[in-house]
Amino acid sequence: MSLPILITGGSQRLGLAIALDLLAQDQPVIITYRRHKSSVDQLKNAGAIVLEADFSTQQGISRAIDEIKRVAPALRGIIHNASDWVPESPERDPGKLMNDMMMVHTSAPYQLNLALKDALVNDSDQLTDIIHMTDYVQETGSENHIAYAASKAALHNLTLSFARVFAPHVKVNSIAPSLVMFNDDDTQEYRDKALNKNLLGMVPGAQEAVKAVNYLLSADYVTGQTLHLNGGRNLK
Ligand SMILES: NC(=O)C1=CN([C@@H]2O[C@H](COP(=O)(O)OP(=O)(O)OC[C@H]3O[C@@H](n4cnc5c(N)ncnc54)[C@H](OP(=O)(O)O)[C@@H]3O)[C@@H](O)[C@H]2O)C=CC1
Ligand SMILES: Nc1nc2c(c(=O)[nH]1)N=C([C@H](O)[C@@H](O)CO)CN2
Repeated sequence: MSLPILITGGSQRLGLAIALDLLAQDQPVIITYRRHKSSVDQLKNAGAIVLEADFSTQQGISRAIDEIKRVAPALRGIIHNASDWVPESPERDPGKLMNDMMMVHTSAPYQLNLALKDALVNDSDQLTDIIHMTDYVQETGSENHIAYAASKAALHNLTLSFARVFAPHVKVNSIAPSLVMFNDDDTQEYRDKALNKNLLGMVPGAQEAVKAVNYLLSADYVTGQTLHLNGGRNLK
C-alpha cells in the first residue's frame, strides 16, 4: 500500500480536483478542510482521510500537525494548497491582513514541513515530494493583493530553502498558476478581460493543476523549481 499524500485545503476547486485524481489512481490521500462541505463527505466516501484544520492561528497549525502525525507516521508527499485570496481594502487592517496571509501561505507550510520531515524522509528508496501552490505574482507582485503576493513569494522562497535542506530524499517544487480557474462570482466582463491576459487566450480549469502535480510526482530530477501555469502571460 502506497504512503498517503497530504493535500491542505483539499475540499474545493484545485485541491479537490487533485485529491479526486490521486484517489482514482489508488493513491491514498489525506486532506485538510476549514469549513465542512459535501465534498468532504465525498472524499471520505472515496477513502480519503479528512481532517479539519484552520491555519489562521498558531493553535490551529499546531493542532493540525498533531492530527497529521497521528494519522500518518509516513507520507509520500505534501501539497500545500490551502489559500485565501484577500485583497487590500479601506476597511481591512493592513497588519491583520499581512499576518493572515503569512500564516496560511507561509508559516503553516514552513511549520508543517519541519514537523513532518521524518514522515517524508522514510526508509524507502522512494523519492517523496513537497509541492507549494504559489502564484504567478510570486515574481511580479500585485497591485491589489499586496500582502497575498508577498506571502506567496515567501512560500516560493520556502521551496528554494527546503529543496536544499531536504535533499536528496525529498523533492520540493512550486506550482505557480495564473488564473487557472474562475471563481463562481467572476463577472462576464472579468472573464472576457482575463482571457486576453495570456498568449493562449484561455482559462484551462483545475485539470491543468492536476496534470502539473502528476508530472512533479513522477519526476526524478526536478527540485527547487517552479512549474508555471500561466498561458504565457509573462510574455503578453
Ligand atoms: N484558482 C486559480 O486560478 C489560482 C490559484 N492559485 C493557487 O492555487 C491554490 C488552489 O487555488 P484554489 O483552488 O482557487 O483555492 P481556493 O481559493 O478554492 O482555496 C483552497 C482552500 O483553502 C482553504 N483555506 C483558506 N484559508 C484557510 C486557512 N486559513 N486555513 C485552512 N484552510 C484555508 C479553503 O477552505 P474553506 O473552503 O473551507 O474556507 C479552500 O477550500 C491556492 O494556493 C491558490 O492561491 C494561484 C493562482 C491562481
Ligand atoms: N486561494 C486562491 N488564490 C487565488 C485565486 C483563488 O481563486 N483562490 N485566484 C487567483 C486569480 O485567478 C488570479 O490568478 C487572477 O489573476 C489568484 N489566487
